[in-house]
Amino acid sequence: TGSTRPERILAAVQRKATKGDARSVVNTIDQYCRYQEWAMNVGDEKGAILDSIVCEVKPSVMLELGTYCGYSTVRIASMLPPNARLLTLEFNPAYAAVARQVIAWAGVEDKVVLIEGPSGDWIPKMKEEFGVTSFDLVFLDHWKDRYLPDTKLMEECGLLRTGSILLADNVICPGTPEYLEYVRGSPRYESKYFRSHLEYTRVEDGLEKSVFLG
Ligand SMILES: O=C(NCc1cccc(CNc2ccc3[nH]ncc3c2)c1)c1cc(-c2ccc(F)cc2)cc(O)c1O
Ligand SMILES: [Mg+2]
Repeated sequence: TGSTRPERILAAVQRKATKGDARSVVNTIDQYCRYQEWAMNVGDEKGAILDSIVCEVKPSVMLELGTYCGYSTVRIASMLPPNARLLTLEFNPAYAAVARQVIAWAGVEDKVVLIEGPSGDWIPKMKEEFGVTSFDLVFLDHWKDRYLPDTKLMEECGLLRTGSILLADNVICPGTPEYLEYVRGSPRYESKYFRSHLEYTRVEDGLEKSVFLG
């Protein structure tokens, strides 16, 4: 029973990244996934766009759907002020187990709440379980066919306020056609596409930033 890809990523972080240094964790994962084995992190190119939007929005309460190994979790948390909170949702227990250790190695665990389970179950419980009023920024990076139903669910649960921002990964590759059609066609959203590339490749991909207008 060999190791899994997330476990090999964690091993690289624990071997090469400086404990407590979030940027070195991010750089180590990018190096490993560019030169050793590809993995579905948002990556350095799209990550720079993510950074600029987190910096612009300065969210107090943020939600990430799809933690995976915690690469974007660490990237985002390293940009947040001390009192801000990043809630991140991961369905796959093996991914969550690796992510917890990557988040701890980076020293950002105080800003992060990692929740295990499916988005459909947890989104309706966010207010009562985590005292969330609404999200300032949501990063969607989980199953691509869940982007649209979960966006509608967040609307219905009153988790989006005027000005809340949705930032969606992979809107070209693997693609999220129904979600794109919805946010681009709805009068309740102001949408903008940030062209980039699929992590660690020359394949086109991009992020869609959508402002909820209420
Ligand atoms: O599919 C993707 N990511 C999502 C994903 C995928 C698998 C498992 C999980 C399990 N985590 C999970 C599930 C359901 C959940 N509900 N709530 C939380 C939650 C969490 C999540 C993806 C694929 C590619 C890609 C692959 C191949 C290729 F050729 C090109 C591109 C690139 C990406 O950047 C991607 O993000
Ligand atoms: Mg992605």
